[in-house]
Amino acid sequence: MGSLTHPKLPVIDFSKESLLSGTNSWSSTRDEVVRALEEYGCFIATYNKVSLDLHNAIFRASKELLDLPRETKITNISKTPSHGYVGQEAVIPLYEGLGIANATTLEGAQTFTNLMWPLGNDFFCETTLLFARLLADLDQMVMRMVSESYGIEKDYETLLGSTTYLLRLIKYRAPETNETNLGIIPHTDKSFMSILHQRQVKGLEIRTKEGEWILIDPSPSSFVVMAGDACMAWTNGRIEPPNHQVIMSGTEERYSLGLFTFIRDRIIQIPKELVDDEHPLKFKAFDHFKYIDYIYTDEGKRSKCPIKDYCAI
Ligand SMILES: O=C(O)CCC(=O)C(=O)O
Ligand SMILES: [Fe+2]
Repeated sequence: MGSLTHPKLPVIDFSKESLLSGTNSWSSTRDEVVRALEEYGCFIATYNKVSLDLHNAIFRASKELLDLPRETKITNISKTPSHGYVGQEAVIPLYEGLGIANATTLEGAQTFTNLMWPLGNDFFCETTLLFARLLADLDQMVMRMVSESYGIEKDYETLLGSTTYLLRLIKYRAPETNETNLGIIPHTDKSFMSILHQRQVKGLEIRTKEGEWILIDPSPSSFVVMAGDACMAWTNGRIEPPNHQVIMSGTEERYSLGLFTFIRDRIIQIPKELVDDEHPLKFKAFDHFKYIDYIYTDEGKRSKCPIKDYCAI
């Protein structure tokens, strides 16, 4: 996989019509997915259910949102740290983003839309809802493959019933002279899984386990499927979330989107199938949203690996 000089992420095709559970095409894709996640913590999915029209529409919707006055955008407040409006932060001055909670539900999409546009914005509401739902389908296909491969389908079914999706719409402005070009600092996602999508301007870099940064090429049908911290604990350490960052270059602003999976109102138990003599239990059962709260405590902020400090054994 990849040459020594220029590592590349595995590209996995999710556009095949034949990708149905139980077929050969499903099981070979499943094996590729698990291999990629174990080796890189992520991969590129090509997924043409998101059409070029929808790709263009979602970024038009995103620009409409981020072009709203700041007074409006800051009303996107969330009880969960970093799930609402984030902008003009000292460490990441180029970054601005808003989060749509429960983005795959009509209620979630409408609540957010009405907050931003009290007179309504059907285009925004319909576009974000469709986009979030198609990416959630991709997420669930990937997770079904992972759980099938590990023999933990039952565990996944229970989590699936408690899954909630956050859609973040993000814009990075170009740096001014003498300003940092760091769009987002190196981090792992606090989600269970994340799916990232970007418009033509590059900037997203993902680190391999060997410590090399891979620059991700944008394409309308490419999506980065990435494990978050919660997935590492759930898989008893088999899948590790990759470090990633955004570095801005040039003078063009950059738009990106992320669909983040979280588990609400259910304690995440490490499946017993993943624990044996060779793989002793590494993580305690935990509550995903309590973990998010922990990250923003003084102790969590100081931690180099909060998921380990929070619930590793
Ligand atoms: O903008 C991107 O491509 C990545 C964003 C990201 O890593 C995040 O929001 O966690
Ligand atoms: Fe991230």
